[in-house]
Amino acid sequence: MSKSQVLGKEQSQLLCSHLLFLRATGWMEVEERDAIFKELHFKTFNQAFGFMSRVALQAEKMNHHPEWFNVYNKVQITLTTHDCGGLSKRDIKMAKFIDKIALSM
Ligand SMILES: C[C@H](O)[C@H](O)[C@H]1CNC2=NC(N)=NC(=O)C2=N1
Repeated sequence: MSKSQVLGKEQSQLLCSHLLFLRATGWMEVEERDAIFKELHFKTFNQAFGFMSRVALQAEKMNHHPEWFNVYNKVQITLTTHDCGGLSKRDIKMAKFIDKIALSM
């Protein structure tokens, strides 16, 4: 790990409080990987794919892309930052965006 990737105390406390918040909304930390995961269920495939389309547009805007898997009305999402091999502010931002869109579907 390079020095620039080591978080200061304040930054890691901030990340920790975001993670606590996200855990309460159904995100979980992936074991043996710096990543977070959530499974979402929709009523129909149309809703699931509509949700994915909205997230995809935001992902392009942010240049930050989810790892995801869809079967019918189920979407499994893993967020991590490949460039730094760990979690970053972008993952937190994306997770919050995903929760907002899922609620609006
Ligand atoms: C070259 C390109 O900008 C990078 O590979 C971007 C694209 N999308 C990305 N998405 C995610 N999740 N992590 C990244 O580090 C990342 N990097």
